[in-house]
Order: sequence, then C-alpha cells, then structure tokens
Amino acid sequence: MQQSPLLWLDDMSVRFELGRSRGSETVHAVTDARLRLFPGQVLALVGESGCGKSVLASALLGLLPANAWSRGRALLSSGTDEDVELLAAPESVLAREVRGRRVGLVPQSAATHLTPVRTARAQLSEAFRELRGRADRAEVEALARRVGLDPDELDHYPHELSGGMAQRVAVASALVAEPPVVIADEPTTGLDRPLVERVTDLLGELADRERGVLLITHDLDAAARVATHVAVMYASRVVESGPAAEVFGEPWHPYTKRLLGALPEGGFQPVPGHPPALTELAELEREWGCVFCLRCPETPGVAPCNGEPRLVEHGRRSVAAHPPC
Ligand SMILES: Nc1ncnc2c1ncn2[C@@H]1O[C@H](COP(=O)(O)OP(=O)(O)OP(=O)(O)O)[C@@H](O)[C@H]1O
Ligand code: NI
Repeated sequence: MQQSPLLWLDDMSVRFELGRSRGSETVHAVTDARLRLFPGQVLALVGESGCGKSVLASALLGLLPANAWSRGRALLSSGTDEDVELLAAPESVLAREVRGRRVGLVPQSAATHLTPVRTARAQLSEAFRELRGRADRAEVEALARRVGLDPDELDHYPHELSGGMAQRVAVASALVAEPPVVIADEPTTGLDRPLVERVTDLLGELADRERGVLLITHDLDAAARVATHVAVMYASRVVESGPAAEVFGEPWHPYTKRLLGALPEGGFQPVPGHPPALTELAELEREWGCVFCLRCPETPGVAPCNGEPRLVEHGRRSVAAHPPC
C-alpha cells in the first residue's frame, strides 16, 4: 500500500450559524475530525442519523450552504495532480478539478442524480463528454459492464430502472473520470437487503492500488461487509477509528460497543437515549469533557471516561475519552 494518503483531514470542523430568529445558535456539525484515506482502503464513516456524516462529505466537496463555515485542514493529495486544500480552495477549482474528476460522488439516491427525461445512456455519455472530452460508445458500455449493468439497460429511462440498477448507473457516473477518491453517502438508501449487499460489494471493489473509497452509512452491516477501516462518529466527533476488523472485533469506545450491540447478532439492543442537540455541544464538553457521558452507562470491559473528547492515537487505532485498558 502506498504510503501517502489520498485524503488527509486534520482538526476539521464545520459550524452552521442559525439566524437571529433562532437566538443566534451555532450548530456543531463536525468537530476536529481527523481522518486518513489511503489507496486500497474502504473507510466506512458510521454513526446515527444527524451526527454530521453528510456535512463532512459536503464540506470536502465545497457544497456547504452559505450559513456554514469550516476550519482545519482537508488535503486532497491524489495522483500526479497538485495537492488541493479542499476547505480553502475557490469554488472554481472545486468545480473544475475536484468534483467528478478527483473525487467521485455516489449520491444517496440515484433519483436525485439522474434526470427523469433522459436515458441512462444519454446521461452517462454526457458525463463522458464533460469529463473526458468525448463519449465513445464502447467506452460507455465497458464502464456499464464494469458496474454490473447490461449495456441494453442503458437505453432505459430512470423510472424504468430498478433501484439497484439506477444506483449502478450512479456508481458508473461517479467513475467516468476514474477519480482516485470515491465518496458514497448512504448509497443504499431504499434498497432491499440483497441489493444493499450487491451495491455495497460493488463499492468495496472500487478500492484498488490507486483509489480509496469513503463509505458514509448508518448501516453497520453494510459497513462491516466491505470496510477495511472504520471511523465511528457521535455528536459531530469521530470517537473511534482504525482497521475495521480490530474496531468491530474489539471496540474500545462505549458508543462503538453500543452501536455494535444494536446489530442483529448483538441482540437488537438500541443505544438507549438520544444524542445531544448539536447546538449544545460546546457547553456539554465544558461541563463533562466527553459528549457521550450523558448517555454512557458503565460498560463492562470499557475503560472509564477520562473526559478527553479529542481522538488519541494508540498504534493503528484512535479513540477518544476511553483509552484501551
Ligand atoms: N444548512 C444547515 N443549517 C443548519 N444545520 C444543518 C444544516 N445542514 C445540516 N445541519 C445539521 O447538521 C447536523 C448533521 O447533519 P448530517 O446530515 O451531516 O447528518 P448525518 O450524520 O449525515 O445523518 P443522516 O444519516 O441522517 O444522513 C444535523 O443536526 C443537521 O440538522
Ligand atoms: Ni447523512
């Protein structure tokens, strides 16, 4: 595996300022995120709904709304092109060089991505023309085959495609420029289990010597299928990260332990309670140190909380507040 990461996030934070009508509150959507994505890795970013996963992806792609600001670093360091500091890059650079070209995005639902009045072939061909300068029929069909689509299926309109096929078209669209980084945000929403598994497996196969995949999901089963690495997010913070087998096999953070306990083989025990409001995190951290404390019963086998919300490295793994015993 190549030594330098494709994507390198350091102390990356994203805040939303809510207007005066809301009493000028600040939403802490992402706090001090530290992540690395290397070629060959499928990094699953997991956590409950609303913890900040999609905002993190939007920030990397320069797609935050006007009431948001970010700080920290997110370095895209892929291929032979110049490095781009994603949080500081002007929109022209993000639009011309990053989105679609160096970072492919597989959206939550292909329906949001595909135009209803044009065939899949027309849309894929247009992406080829835009990103590669021409749309060679054989190349378009070769890409379709690569994602498991019969070229004949490209002549369908989006409403004629099953959810799984539409999502394959979306994966193909993300691959047109052969981007070194692929970000998939909840790519299996609305699909039934067998299709979830097939689309997830397809995304997993995209990680190779030159490419890494950031798979954003709250589907831990899907993550466990293909992830080589995992980052667990809770209330805007990555609370644990490391090689997937190690984190899933022996979670250190009580939140990771609880999440895994909510899986079928864990006996369907939902994590009790609710995550804190993201507008109150600063106060919570001042008071408790760790934002999970309010929801954190004594968990057997987990070290007591040391109140340190920042990730601390221990060899190949990192964890906040609960160093390994
Ligand atoms: N434009 C915005 N203004 C204010 N708050 C926002 C805005 N966009 C997102 N948020 C807040 O940021 C937080 C994180 O949202 P995000 O969509 O990243 O969650 P998520 O982890 O991706 O959840 P899900 O699994 O449901 O997609 C949420 O509390 C959300 O309400
Ligand atoms: Ni999301």
